[in-house]
Amino acid sequence: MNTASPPAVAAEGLAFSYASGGGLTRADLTLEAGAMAAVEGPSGSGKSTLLALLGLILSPSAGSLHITGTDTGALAPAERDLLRQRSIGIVLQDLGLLPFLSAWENVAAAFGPRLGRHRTAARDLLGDLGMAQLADSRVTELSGGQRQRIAVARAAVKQPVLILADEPTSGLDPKTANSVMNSLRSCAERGSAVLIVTHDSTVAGACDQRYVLDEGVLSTAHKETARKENLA
Ligand SMILES: Nc1ncnc2c1ncn2[C@@H]1O[C@H](COP(=O)(O)OP(=O)(O)OP(=O)(O)O)[C@@H](O)[C@H]1O
Repeated sequence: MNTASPPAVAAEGLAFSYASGGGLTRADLTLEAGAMAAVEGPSGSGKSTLLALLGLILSPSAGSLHITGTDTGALAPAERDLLRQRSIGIVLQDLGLLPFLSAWENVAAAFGPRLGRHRTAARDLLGDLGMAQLADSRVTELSGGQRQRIAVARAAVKQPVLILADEPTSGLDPKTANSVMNSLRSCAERGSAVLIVTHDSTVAGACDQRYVLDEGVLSTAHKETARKENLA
């Protein structure tokens, strides 16, 4: 009997075509719980499309996507929405934090409008991620790096199966970028699979798995290439 748990994410031959013809040609990807993976690739190679497919925002035109063993292609739209809400946390490039709320309220907002009910979960997570002192600050009082880490906490607070982060360190200095990566690593250690889209080879080098997207085709970055890049 096979008692191994299914991977957090298993995509096979995942593809999507926009009416214009662009999109994603093929992605094969397996992420176990607790793994951190990076996807690098030039502009227009399909990174946002891949994130939208893995985030159950777009439905693939071909291929399959399983989230902890659930075949997402077999779900009704309402079931997909529920799976997305329960299982996926997204850190968007523009963060989408609510400026009139405090840091903990932004994190609690991941659960819905009744922020007070999730005060403890939000404050505990900020503590676990080393941000207890920021919990009551308004978002407008925080630095770019601090806001980025609050956005990571908001994506992680429901302990999702998968966290998708779109360029989470862009525009940050190396030290601040490192603190954002540490927050994402903590989320992985709490059991989420984390997938990061990045243009930064240092960020990609800090991940356990490294993929490259080129003209819509996802492939594993060879260790030797990655090593040379990190030495350059
Ligand atoms: N909404 C859309 N309608 C039509 N074509 C699109 C749409 N979004 C993306 N594309 C096309 O699909 C391809 C992949 O785009 P995508 O945005 O996924 O790439 P990307 O790697 O995220 O790019 P960038 O790094 O510039 O954000 C491109 O050829 C793009 O022009």
